[in-house]
Amino acid sequence: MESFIIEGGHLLSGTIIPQGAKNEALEVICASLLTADEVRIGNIPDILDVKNLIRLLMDIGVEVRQTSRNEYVFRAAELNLDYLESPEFVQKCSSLRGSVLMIGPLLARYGKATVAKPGGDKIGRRRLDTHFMGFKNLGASFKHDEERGTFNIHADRLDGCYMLLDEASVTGTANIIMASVLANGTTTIYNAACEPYIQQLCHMLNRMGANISGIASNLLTIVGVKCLHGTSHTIQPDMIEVGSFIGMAAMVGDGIRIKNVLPKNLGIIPDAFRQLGVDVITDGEDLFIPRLEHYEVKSFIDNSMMTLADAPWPGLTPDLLSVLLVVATQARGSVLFHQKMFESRLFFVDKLIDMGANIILCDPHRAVVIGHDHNIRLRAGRMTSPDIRAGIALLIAALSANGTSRIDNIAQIDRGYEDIEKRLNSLGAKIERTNS
Ligand SMILES: CC(=O)N[C@H]1[C@@H](OP(=O)(O)OP(=O)(O)OC[C@H]2O[C@@H](n3ccc(=O)[nH]c3=O)[C@H](O)[C@@H]2O)O[C@H](CO)[C@@H](O)[C@@H]1O
Ligand SMILES: C=C(OP(=O)(O)O)C(=O)O
Repeated sequence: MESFIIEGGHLLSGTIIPQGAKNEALEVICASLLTADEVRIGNIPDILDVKNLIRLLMDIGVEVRQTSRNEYVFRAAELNLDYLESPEFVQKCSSLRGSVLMIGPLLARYGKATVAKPGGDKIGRRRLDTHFMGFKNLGASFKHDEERGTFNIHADRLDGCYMLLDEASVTGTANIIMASVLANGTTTIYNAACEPYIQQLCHMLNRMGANISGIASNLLTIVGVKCLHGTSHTIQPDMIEVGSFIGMAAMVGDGIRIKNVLPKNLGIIPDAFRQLGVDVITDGEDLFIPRLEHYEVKSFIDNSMMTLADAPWPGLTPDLLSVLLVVATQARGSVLFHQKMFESRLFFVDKLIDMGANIILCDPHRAVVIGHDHNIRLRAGRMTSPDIRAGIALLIAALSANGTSRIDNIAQIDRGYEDIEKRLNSLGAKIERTNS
């Protein structure tokens, strides 16, 4: 198991380019299963989750050609669906949340799919009800095989219909869209998730011959078509990585430019950092975060305490609350974090408290941070990364801390951040990867 050794206290400066978005990559790579033609995808991030998904697609018979470091061509001409019955498939799915995104396309094209309880972060229950309700609405039936720990889904035909989702699930919406594009008739999905990942997936599917309207809203209309053809697609910059770099720049930056971020696609992410007093300057397609000696938490108009809470898009993504929370530990003022979506994503604050942060964990969903205003530095420590975003948040805390820290289980960080230590070291960080 690999670890990072981080020498804290070095200021970082220079320019950093965000990778392609992990969550978009997982969706659009699975969408290549919807056609026998070639699908070329560019700006694929070189991260563990994506590599594992690509291996899984190869295992079921997808021909994969890597044309450059971040570009691949996929051709799902002949698939070996028997592999879905194997123990290896079950084992691989269980380590990868994105594996669930294979169900929609397989169901649409072959009328059957198997998925093992998918992995991903340990951040609370990750239910799949929305996915299955959607497939059922389209006419599929599913069985839970308790012994194998799999869900087996089957449909002789899929028929479009109106459906109101119980919640705006991101992967659930993506899966139902991919199942509907080849269904008979028209599917209407209300309370659909509309993150940039979903918008990108819909645009790609339309270029493949699908007929999807309402893109970027929570009401999607999908007129089924007979078949889809190949296309080329480029993945957008990862807004969660951009947010992570804003947080890093606020804590340890001496002037950091984040290049080509597509600012209009970041939604309210920059504003969430501005609420903590961080100066986020938009400069064309880039963001610039100047050095901040101090930053002060804003309050609401009625002077009540600032609260940052997650919400479905275009609300604040839950994936950045951990980073925002670390930034708040050195702000002037106090802020309440309310993590509404996940049950166990705030537990990592224990480690920040050990490092000297002033945090009250009120309950599993809420934490109050009383910032040090840079009067007290965090202390270095030894910690384990419980999930991908807590991992990057702890890395930022360690970069700012006094002394040398160690973060174990960095596979969690590698799931979603490409070459993170090399990229941060080129800005002046001192991070070493070790196996010992
Ligand atoms: C591979 C991928 O794309 N993963 C993302 C995806 O996961 P994923 O698609 O698995 O997450 P969901 O959107 O299904 O739900 C995430 C959590 O939020 C809750 N929930 C969801 C919608 C809602 O309206 N109300 C509500 O409370 C769910 O019950 C669940 O606990 O979306 C999450 C929520 O943005 C992100 O954290 C993950 O990074
Ligand atoms: C929760 C996340 O990922 P996953 O859904 O893959 O577990 C995340 O990217 O923050």
